[in-house]
Amino acid sequence: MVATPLRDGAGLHRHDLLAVEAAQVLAYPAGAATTLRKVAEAAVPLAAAPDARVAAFRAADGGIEHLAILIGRPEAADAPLARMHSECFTGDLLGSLRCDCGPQLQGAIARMAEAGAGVLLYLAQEGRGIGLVNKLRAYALQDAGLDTLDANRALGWGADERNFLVAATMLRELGIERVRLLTNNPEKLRALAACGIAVEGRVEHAFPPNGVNDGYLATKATRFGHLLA
Ligand SMILES: Nc1nc2c(ncn2[C@@H]2O[C@H](COP(=O)(O)OP(=O)(O)OP(=O)(O)O)[C@@H](O)[C@H]2O)c(=O)[nH]1
Ligand SMILES: [Zn+2]
Repeated sequence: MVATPLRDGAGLHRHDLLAVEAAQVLAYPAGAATTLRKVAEAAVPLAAAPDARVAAFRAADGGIEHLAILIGRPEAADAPLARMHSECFTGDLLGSLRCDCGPQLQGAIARMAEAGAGVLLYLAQEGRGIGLVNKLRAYALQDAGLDTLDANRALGWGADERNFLVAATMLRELGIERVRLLTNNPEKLRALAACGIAVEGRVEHAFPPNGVNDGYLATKATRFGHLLA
């Protein structure tokens, strides 16, 4: 991104501030996504997938890092199982019952291990891209009666702020051009295909409601168009 020193303005010190065109700000997410490159890879044996490897990806500007969990050799498979999993501190790490992320994460790894190969992209897109702090604010609004979509909007965000060009670039860097995607979200299928990855099929990835996330899952089906039975 090209930034230029700000011209003199009321009370501003011209050498302290930079001015950036709005168009440059809007173009930044796509620009950063296409520069993602693998910067590290190591074996990380998992209980459910002893042959797993973790690869880390970083953009040219050194921004947010994303991870790929490689099970078996998905690079060598024809249209391997793939999952775009957006980071969820509460669900993935703490086992929160508010969402279905924990079962989806563990379930995807187990399924790939069973299939012999797969790639799970662990995307730094917490809270569907609004971040953990804003997700907690959205949870508070949901406790006051809004659903997950309206809570995002009440905070000034879109329903889903994720950019799946990140995932497409990572797959291409790994040499994976064709996948079978574990998801219930038709937008993920569309977005990945629009970024040039051949989506050869959808593998359903639904887990039963747990008594707390029932309303959240219902909203996914009714307002996000998720393919949940
Ligand atoms: N903003 C917001 N994000 C949430 C909420 N509940 C879960 N998330 C986030 O949603 C993301 C999980 O979405 P995904 O697992 O990719 O699921 P999905 O888009 O519903 O699609 P599939 O699981 O692939 O069917 C994680 O980043 C969670 O932190 C919520 O109420 N509000
Ligand atoms: Zn979650």
